[in-house]
Amino acid sequence: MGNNGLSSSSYNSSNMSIKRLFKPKPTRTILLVGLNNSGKTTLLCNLVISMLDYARDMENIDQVSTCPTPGLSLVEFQQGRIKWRVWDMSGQGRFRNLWAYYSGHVQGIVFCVDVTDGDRIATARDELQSLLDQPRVKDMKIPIIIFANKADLGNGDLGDADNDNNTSKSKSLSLENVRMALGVDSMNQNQKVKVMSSSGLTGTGVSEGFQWLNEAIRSVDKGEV
Ligand SMILES: Nc1nc2c(ncn2[C@@H]2O[C@H](COP(=O)(O)OP(=O)(O)OP(=O)(O)O)[C@@H](O)[C@H]2O)c(=O)[nH]1
Ligand SMILES: [Mg+2]
Repeated sequence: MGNNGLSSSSYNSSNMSIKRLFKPKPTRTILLVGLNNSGKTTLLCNLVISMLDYARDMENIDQVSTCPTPGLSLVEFQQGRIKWRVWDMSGQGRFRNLWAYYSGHVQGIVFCVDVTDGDRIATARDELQSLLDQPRVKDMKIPIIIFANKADLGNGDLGDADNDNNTSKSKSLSLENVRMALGVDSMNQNQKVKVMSSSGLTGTGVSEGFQWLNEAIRSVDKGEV
């Protein structure tokens, strides 16, 4: 017991909560990229909406409707103690050269692939590879989460097996197809890369993917990678 009447354990725990109160909130600056129409803006909007208190209680929230992102947009939001700053980039060909520039200013990358767009998976691989070849992305071991997105339309991991009206289902890529087509297994072993199924429309997998990215960034910051 100290002379102020506090036991050392209660003093320590209140001291720790005060420290925590004044600890700066970690900011995560992220690059959100992927070919046009892969669902980047949809997944980001739905992630932000899902965190709003009033939205959690609503059973039927209207579907997010997006239009192609003109160039880029910055979305900032708070999730627990983490402040996210997400650069939502256009995936249209004429804007993709912006990705390399912005990759020089972020701590993590979200790369979105449309599993129903097998025809452009080779283009997605080339764009991912040019991003990985950026010196800062390589040297700083910037972690990357790859969303195999629109999995609600897929025949694999999150697909709706009863939805026979879905013509894109038969052509869609499984998680393993996406891994192989993007050459994930031959990527730099020192860099944290994860491929996850997601549906930006329903929100499945998205929050988990951002949590993984947060942990991966923390490991890089601590020099554990
Ligand atoms: N079924 C399904 N449709 C999706 C999903 N995500 C996005 N979409 C649809 O795909 C279309 C394109 O979505 P966007 O989010 O605008 O795509 P984007 O990647 O931001 O496109 P750009 O801004 O042009 O690069 C929209 O019609 C969305 O409703 C998903 O997870 N499932
Ligand atoms: Mg967009």
